[in-house]
Amino acid sequence: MERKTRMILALDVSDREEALKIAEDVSEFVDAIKVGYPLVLATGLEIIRELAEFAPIIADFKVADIPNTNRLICKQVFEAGADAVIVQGFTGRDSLDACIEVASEYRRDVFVVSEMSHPGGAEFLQPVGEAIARMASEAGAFGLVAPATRPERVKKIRKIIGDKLTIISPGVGAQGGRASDVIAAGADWVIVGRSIYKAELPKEAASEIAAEIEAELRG
Ligand SMILES: O=C1C[C@H](C(=O)O)N([C@@H]2O[C@H](COP(=O)(O)O)[C@@H](O)[C@H]2O)C(=O)N1
Repeated sequence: MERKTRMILALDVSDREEALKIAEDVSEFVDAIKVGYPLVLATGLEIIRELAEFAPIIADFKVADIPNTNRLICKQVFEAGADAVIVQGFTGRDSLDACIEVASEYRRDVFVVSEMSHPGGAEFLQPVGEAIARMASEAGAFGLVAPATRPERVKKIRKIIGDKLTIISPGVGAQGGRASDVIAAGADWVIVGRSIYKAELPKEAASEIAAEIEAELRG
């Protein structure tokens, strides 16, 4: 994933035409598009290949099963054309290793959720977030998902993993996080969904957030 705008669009719409239109409109402002269950369950896996015309695709399926099932899921994800997959880390090292093994066969990437951005993310995941980050680093993951709603946590996790892993951070806008804050805290990319795809003018909304990130990076 090339670091240009440092923004990833979370395209959580459930209509194929709407998804393709938004992706086309905002493609100049995003470095990747994150596609999850809302869109795939509504339209089918082929939407991944259609959207790949506009940007690299991160398949957000929060893969969280036993090693063999994780292997089977990741194979389907990469066969569908995704450039990366998001997996949960709480299922442990063997389950994560299975995802990374398949990803390396396809020369694709794995992002591991260290902790989540919503209020419930502080209940069970945050207490083990740092351990998951360490495990992901040791296992050879490409990156981590860490909460833009808690930039202080991103800073702490960045300290643990150094520059070895990429950090992508959801929770900007609709969940209360600020793109500039979490980039300043050490995130490489921000993930933005509703603030873009629910905007009256998604392209303008994406442009504004990209400008905020650029200003932060310029310092
Ligand atoms: O901790 C996490 C993990 C997960 C992820 O990115 O893996 N996400 C996803 O990021 C996007 C935020 O959307 P919006 O809130 O901008 O509309 C949605 O697709 C969420 O499913 C989080 O929001 N927090």
